[in-house]
Amino acid sequence: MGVNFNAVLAHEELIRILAIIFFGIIVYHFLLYPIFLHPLKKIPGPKIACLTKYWILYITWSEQRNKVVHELHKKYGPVIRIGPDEIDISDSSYIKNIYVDNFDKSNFYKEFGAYGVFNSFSLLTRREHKDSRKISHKFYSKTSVTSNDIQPMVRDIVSQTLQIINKRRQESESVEVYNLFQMMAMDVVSCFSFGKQNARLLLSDPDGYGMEILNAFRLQSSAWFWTTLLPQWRRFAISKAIEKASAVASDWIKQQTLFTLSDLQDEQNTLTKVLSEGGKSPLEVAAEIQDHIAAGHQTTGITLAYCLWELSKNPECQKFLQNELSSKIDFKDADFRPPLYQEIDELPYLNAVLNETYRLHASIPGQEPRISPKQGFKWRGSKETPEVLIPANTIVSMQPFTLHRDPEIFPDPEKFNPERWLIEDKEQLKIMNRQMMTFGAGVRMCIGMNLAVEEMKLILCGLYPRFSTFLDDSFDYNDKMQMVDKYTTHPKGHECKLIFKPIGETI
Ligand code: HEM
Repeated sequence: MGVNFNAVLAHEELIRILAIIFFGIIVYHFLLYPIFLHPLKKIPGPKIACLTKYWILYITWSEQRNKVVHELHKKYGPVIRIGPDEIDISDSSYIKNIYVDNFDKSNFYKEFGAYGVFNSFSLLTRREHKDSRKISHKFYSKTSVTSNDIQPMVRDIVSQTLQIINKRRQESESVEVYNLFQMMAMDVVSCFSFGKQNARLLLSDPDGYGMEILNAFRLQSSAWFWTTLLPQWRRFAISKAIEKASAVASDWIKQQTLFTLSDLQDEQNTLTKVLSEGGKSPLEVAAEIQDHIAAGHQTTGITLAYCLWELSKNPECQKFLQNELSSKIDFKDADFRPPLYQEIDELPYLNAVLNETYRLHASIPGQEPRISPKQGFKWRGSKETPEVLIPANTIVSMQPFTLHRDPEIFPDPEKFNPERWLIEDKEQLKIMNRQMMTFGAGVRMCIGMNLAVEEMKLILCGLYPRFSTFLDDSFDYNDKMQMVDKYTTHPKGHECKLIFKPIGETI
C-alpha cells in the first residue's frame, strides 16, 4: 500500500497553521492586548502588572502593597495600573467620583459576611447597602453616641481602663497599652451592641479571658488575604488553628446576640434591638454585629497605641496637650473619670493631635477597592497621563497611606506635627481635610466613627492631665511599632509598652 505523501504534507501543514494560530491567540490575548490594546493601555505602571493579576496579589500577600503602590505613584504619577483590570489613584479630587458618588464594592468585601449571610460591610451594590445601613445609621450618629443613654457607658469603660493603667504602672516599669486599648474598644462596642448586662466584658479579666478573645479575633483576621482576595484557596491556605479561632470569635458574638434577642427590654437602647426592630433576622443581626465588633476594636486600639507612642516620642506636643487639658479634670476623683465629652470635643490641640495620628497611622491605610460603573468613568488627564475613559468593571482604589503623605499638601509628611492643623488659612485646612481618608469617604465610610472618636478623646482627656508617658528604653520601638502592610495594619509586635508617671514626675 503506497503512502499518500501529499495528504501527509497537507496534514502537517494544517497542524503547523493551527499551532501558529493557537500561539498567535495566546500572544495576542496574554501579551499584545493587555499591553498595547487594552483600554487601560495609557495608564502607566509596571509592565508585569498589565499581564497578570498575580503580580499585585503576590505583592499584597508578601505585605508590601501599600509601600509598593506608594512608590509607584511617586514614579508614575497620580494614576497607576497595578493589574490587568486594576488601577490606583492618588488624586483626592476623585474621592467624589469613586466614594461619594458610590461605585459598587469589588468582590474583595464579599466574604466579610458571617453565619452564611451578608452584612452592610459585605454587601456589594449601593442599593442593597443603602437599605441595610439605614437601619443603624442614626444609632451611630454623634447625637446618639454622646447622649445620656450611651455616653455614661463609654465613660465607665474609659475610667476602668484608666484604673487598670494606674494599677499596672505601680506594679511594673512600663505598661502595655495596645492590647488594653483593643479590649477597651471591644467592651465599648459590646455594651453598645448588647447592653452592659448582656455583654461579656474583656476588661473584667484583661490578662486571661480578655486576651483569649482578642487572640481569637486576631487569628481570625490574620487570614484576611485569603478571605478577601483568593477565597477559593482559603480552605487549603489557612491552618486549623485559624479555623478554630474564627469559630470561637463567631460563636462568642452569636451567643451574645441570641441571648440579648431572647429578652429585649423596652427601655433599653442597644444595637441588637435597633437591628432587630429594623427587620433583620437573628443571624443577620449577629452578622452585622460580628463585623462592627471586629472593625471597631482593632482600628480604635491601633490608633490609640500609635497616638500615645507619638506623644511619648514628642514630649513638647504632649506638654501642649496637657496644658490644654489641665483645667478639665477633677484630680481628686479616685475613679479616674474622664471629663464630659461635650467639654472637650472642640479642643483645638486635642483635635490636632488626633488628626495627625489619623494622617500618619490610618489603621486602614491601603486599598478600599470599588468597581467602575457600566458607563465607565473618565480620568480627566494629568501631567503624566492623558485623558482616558476607564472602562466598566475596572477595580479602582485609593489608599490613605499615599493621600496622607502628599508632600505638596503635608510638607515633611513623615513628621508628626500637630501644629500643621492649627493654621489660620481656612482654604489650606479645607484642602488638608479633603485629602484625609482615615475613616473612608461617602456613604460607605465608617459607621462607627463617632463612637471611636468619642472613646479616643475621652481616654486621652482622662489620661494626659493625670499622667505623662515616656518611651521605655528596653522596648524596641523601631521593630515592634512598624506598621504592618495589611488591609488593617497593626504594630508588628502586637504590643506597645510605655512608661506612665504622674504629672510632674520624670523617669
Ligand atoms: C479609629 C477607628 C476606626 C477607623 C480608623 C475606621 C476606619 C474605617 C474605614 C476606612 C472604613 C471603610 C473601609 C472600606 O471601605 O474598605 C470603615 C468602615 C466601617 N467601619 Fe470603621 N473604623 C474605625 C472604628 C469603627 C468602629 C468603632 C466601628 C463600629 C463600632 C466601625 C464599624 C465600621 C463598619 C460597620 C464599616 C462598614 C460601613 C459600611 O460599609 O456601611 N468602625 N471603617
